[in-house]
Amino acid sequence: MAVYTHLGAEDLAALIAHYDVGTLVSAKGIAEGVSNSNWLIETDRARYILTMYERRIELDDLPFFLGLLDHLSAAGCPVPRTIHDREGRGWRMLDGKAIALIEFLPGVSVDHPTAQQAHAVGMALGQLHIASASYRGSRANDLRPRDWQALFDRCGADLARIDPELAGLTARHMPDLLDRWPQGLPETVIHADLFPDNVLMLGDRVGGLIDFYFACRDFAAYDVAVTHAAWAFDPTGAHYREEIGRALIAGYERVRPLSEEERAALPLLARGAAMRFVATRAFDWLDTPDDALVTRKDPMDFARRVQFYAEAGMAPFDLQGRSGN
Ligand SMILES: Nc1ncnc2c1ncn2[C@@H]1O[C@H](COP(=O)(O)OP(=O)(O)O)[C@@H](O)[C@H]1O
Ligand SMILES: N[C@@H](CCOP(=O)(O)O)C(=O)O
Repeated sequence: MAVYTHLGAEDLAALIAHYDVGTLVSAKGIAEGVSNSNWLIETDRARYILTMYERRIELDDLPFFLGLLDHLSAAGCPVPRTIHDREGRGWRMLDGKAIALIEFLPGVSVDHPTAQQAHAVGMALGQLHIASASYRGSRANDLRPRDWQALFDRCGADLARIDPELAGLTARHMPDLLDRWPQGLPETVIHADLFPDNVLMLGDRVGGLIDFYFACRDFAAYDVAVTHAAWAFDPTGAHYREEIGRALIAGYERVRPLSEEERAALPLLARGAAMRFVATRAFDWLDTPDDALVTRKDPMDFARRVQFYAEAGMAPFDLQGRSGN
């Protein structure tokens, strides 16, 4: 569920009146999502998404996130614009929480992507990386290898409560990831969480890229690795879907070819990308009460991906992956 706060019809109508978007016709809470409360707002002119920021987001980062949406949208990326209020503000406070009104984009998130869809997502990611290079906002990545290690340290012996294998997995891979993490690869502003549920598809086309609340400056190739880890497996991470992985990279390279240095770094970056989600999922797993309304995400789905990338080496990213599509 993802409506943590109740907003009555009068609250919503009063809020919408601060924007030049017409009169409120309907508002429905959106069940998808984990971090924020979202409503689908319909006025007599158009549809919008109203987001109330509930957790994880630092208020100081909001101008970076909302400005990025405007920058990417103006550059022609399929990214929703921020709707500014009558005073020109991108966000407002309501009951002590920040809210923003965002353009609604059509499309649905797919659970079982096809190769054509993965190719389109790769192209959209390449386009995003090129467009975001000229964004002037800056936000450092606060989920780099040392931050994953800090999360594991905070989980401590409780990791075993999630799965008896988990502590062994982190002990096997974290030293390598910390010591050998690449340096000096090309950087840009990256999405950093481009999972299938953050892409709205219109058939084989990308209708929208959403949920930029982990966006930050980091290696473009790391974002490719995150997206590969998120898309190219069955949900449990037990089976690699080679045709999806290849199509994704081929789509990306059609727009932004990877350098040899970036390609060579992909196996380690992908192992790290998978470990990043093990770390946040494990921490959230232990931090979320059993009776919470939020569905916990299983860290082991990404632990299997860590193992896959460690064993597969260059194979998922080899030269053949560049041909076709
Ligand atoms: N700009 C948008 N256009 C259309 N639907 C959207 C838009 N933004 C969010 N949504 C819908 O809201 C859901 C939750 O949004 P998301 O930003 O992923 O929330 P969370 O950060 O809580 O995961 C999405 O799965 C999608 O259905
Ligand atoms: N993609 C992450 C979860 C991020 O949460 P979101 O609600 O902000 O999309 C994962 O799968 O662990």
